[in-house]
Formats: sequence, structure tokens, C-alpha cells
Amino acid sequence: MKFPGQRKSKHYFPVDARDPLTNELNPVIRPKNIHITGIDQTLVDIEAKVDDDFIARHGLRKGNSMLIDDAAAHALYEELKAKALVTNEFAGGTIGNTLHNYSTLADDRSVLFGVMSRNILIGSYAYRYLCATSSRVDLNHLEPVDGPIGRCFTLISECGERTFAISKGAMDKLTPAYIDKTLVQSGAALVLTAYLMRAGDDPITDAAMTAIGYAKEAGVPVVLTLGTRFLIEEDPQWWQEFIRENVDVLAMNEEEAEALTGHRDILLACDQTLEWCDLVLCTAGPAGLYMAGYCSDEVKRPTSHPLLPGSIPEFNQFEFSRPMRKEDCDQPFKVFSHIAPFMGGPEKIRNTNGAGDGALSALLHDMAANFYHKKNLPTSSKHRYDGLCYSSFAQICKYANRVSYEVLAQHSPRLSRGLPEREDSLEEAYWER
Ligand SMILES: Nc1ncnc2c1ncn2[C@@H]1O[C@H](COP(=O)(O)OP(=O)(O)OP(=O)(O)O)[C@@H](O)[C@H]1O
Ligand SMILES: Nc1nc2c(ncn2[C@@H]2O[C@H](CO)[C@@H](O)[C@H]2O)c(=O)[nH]1
Repeated sequence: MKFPGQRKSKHYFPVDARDPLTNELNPVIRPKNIHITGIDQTLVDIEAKVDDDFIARHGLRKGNSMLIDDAAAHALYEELKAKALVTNEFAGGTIGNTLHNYSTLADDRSVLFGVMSRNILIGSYAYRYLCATSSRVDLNHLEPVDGPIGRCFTLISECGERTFAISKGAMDKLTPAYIDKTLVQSGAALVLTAYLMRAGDDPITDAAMTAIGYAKEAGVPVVLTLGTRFLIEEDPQWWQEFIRENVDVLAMNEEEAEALTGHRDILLACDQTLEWCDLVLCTAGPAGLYMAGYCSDEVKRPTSHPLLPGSIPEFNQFEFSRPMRKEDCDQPFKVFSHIAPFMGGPEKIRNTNGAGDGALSALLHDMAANFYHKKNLPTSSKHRYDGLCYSSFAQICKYANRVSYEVLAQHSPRLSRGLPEREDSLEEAYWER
């Protein structure tokens, strides 16, 4: 486990380093390993630049992620190929991306539950999915299926807006029998997407509910990301209830936040969402990102950053506190934090696809680091109270934002390497201090 964020070495808490003075007492300290688990529809992204007419002609809705049948997928793919519009093909899926990025950042294990074609030809989409996934993502628990994995036509308009057309293949055929209870219950978190709930009669929804049941039984945090506002808009009340019943940590963007709560103002939307879950990560494109959650009054920590105005005045006052579950707080109160894009955003945004998934993987890294630290150093003063995360709201915002920046600056939604050891933006003197 690498510890999260861009910090100098003294912040990297080397829990496996041995102190010569205590060597006699503790001859060998073997760090206990940890992992996180997630469920996804196994998908490849087929990316193409198209005009608005193309989107209308194929019966799609700009900005949405829609399921299409085989005939529509065939027509769409034929036109993309005939006009040579396909620019890239990547392994995708919102949780697949998140787990891959988590494993790349943390240099640690994540377990993906999903399906995989039983017979794989070299060069096929299934083959490329496997090749493009970090070796730290454990794919040994995928369920073999007779049929192809899903295809996600990722259509990018001139304005940068993305429209997804999903040809399901066998992506929703995951059955509850392939959810490993022990792995879910021993994990640091279980991460899911709202897309899993729109599988119709296919079994992946049951598989997700089974995993949620296992996680809740063991007190493992359930983390949900809300794929697209169109899905939430269909029935916000249902989603509110779903979150209240099943979710501890919610990730969304500002549009999904509005669809869920009715509030356009992000702080008010986060404030409302905290009535249903314990921790919220809300990305807001060029406006950066927000976090909101709970902390107990006796362990709150004031910020040293300027206090920020907003619909909740001076909302970031206690952003140096660490997030906690509401039920673990003696005197719970809400904490909010915000950060503007790292360095104002990259000079050239290559692709916004997956920037939100990147932010979530940073949050998961921080949660997993806390779990790792607690498992290995349970008597540390850090664990005098039960925190959900290793770092403060402010620090996680910084880290998540930094990871999003890295995703924006490259083509693929999946990181090809972890963050640089040293930030170029910081002077040499900073590192020497
Ligand atoms: N135009 C931009 N300029 C600067 N930073 C940006 C821009 N767009 C996104 N970001 C950064 O990326 C983060 C996530 O972006 P965004 O809110 O667009 O995610 P998203 O809509 O959830 O994306 P996805 O669904 O593709 O994962 C933001 O919080 C911000 O840090
Ligand atoms: N699991 C899943 N991922 C999707 C869906 N639609 C779009 N995405 C993914 O969302 C990612 C960007 O967040 C892309 O890489 C897409 O693969 C869907 O219906 N299900």
C-alpha cells in the first residue's frame, strides 16, 4: 500500500519499517494485506468524434448513456467504421476504470466482479479489456459467459459533451453465485455504479444487491457512483431511498446531484445528500470538486485556508477534520470542503472521460489507506476514534483533484502510471525542506 497524496516522505507512514530498538520484541513485522472489491458491467469504450446530427440520427440523447439493441449497434458501428470516425478503443466501464485507477495509485489489490467471455480470441474486445487492466486488479473472480462483453460507443461532440450508446452483449449476466462473500466482507470498501440497477431481467442487479448485503453485514463501506443524471431523473425518490438503505459514500457530479436532490447549488445538494449517507464526493467540472461528510465535535479540526463564502457561509471552516460515519460520531456535525481544479486544469484537456472516476479512485485510496493503517497499527492514536478515511476532507479534495487532472491530460480514462513522485509545479526547495 502506497499512502495517498503528494506528500513528502515523512508523511508516508512506513508501517513495515522496523525500529532497531524494538526489533528484539517484534522480530518480524509482516504487514497485513488489504483489498477493495467492486462490481461492473465489463465494457470497452469505442470512442468517436461525431456531430449533433449523428447523435440525433441514431436516436440518442446528447449527454446520456443509453442502452441500444443489436440492430442499432450494428448500424452505428457500420457508420463509424465507414466514415473512419473511431479515434480510440479503451477498456472502460465506470467501476472497471475506478478499480484500475485505484490499483495504479495505491499499487495494491482490487477485486473486480463481472463477466468475461469464456472463449477469447487474440485481438477481440475481451482480450483487449484484459490486456488494458492493471495486473493489480484481480480478475480471477470474473464469471465466464458465452458471448461478448459490452461495447460502449463513446461519442464526443464538438463541445466536448459525451454521449454513450451501450450494446450490452453479455455484460449484465453476472450472477450472485460469483460474488465471493469472504472477499467482500474482508475488503476495505465495496464500490458500485447506479448503472447496475438498470439491467432489466438480467442477474447483475441481484448480484449487486447480494454484494451489498454481504458488505452491510460486515460493516464494509458501500460506495456508489451515480453514472448519469438521466438515470437519476427518472425516479429521484427511488434513488434517495436506495442510498438511505444501502450506501455509505456517494460520488456524483453536479448534474447528478441536482437530479437527486433538486438543488442546483452544490453545497445545498451535498447538505441534503448527507441526510441519506455519510460522505459525499461531488465533482463540478471546471469548478473543481466538493466533499461533504460528518465529523464528531470533539475531534474536529479548523482549517488554516481562507474561509469560503457560499450558500452555507464559511462552509470549509472544519475541512481539516477527518470524515467519519455519522453513527460513529458522539456529536455529529457536517463538514464541507472545496477545491478549484489543480493548476486551473491542464493546458490541453485531451479527454474529460473518466475524470470523475479518477477522483473517486483517489477517495477509495484514502479510505483503503485508513483500513490498512488500522489493521497494521491498531493502537495508533489515529484510531482512537473511527474515521472513514486516512486524511482530512481538505487533503482528499486535493488528491482527488490532482488525479482528475492527470486523467484530463491523457486520452484514456485509465491511468497508465501512478502520480509523479515529485510535482514539477513545486520548486526543488520545497522538497529539500
Ligand atoms: N474543464 C475543466 N477544467 C479544469 N478541470 C476540470 C475540467 N473538467 C473537469 N475538471 C476536473 O476533473 C474533475 C472531474 O470532472 P467532472 O466533474 O467533469 O467529472 P464527471 O462528469 O463525473 O466525469 P466522468 O463521468 O467522465 O468520470 C473536476 O472535479 C475537476 O477537478
Ligand atoms: N458500467 C457502466 N459504465 C458505463 C455505462 N455507460 C458509460 N459507462 C462508462 O463510464 C465511463 C466514464 O465515466 C466510460 O469509460 C464508460 O465506459 C454503463 O451503462 N455501465
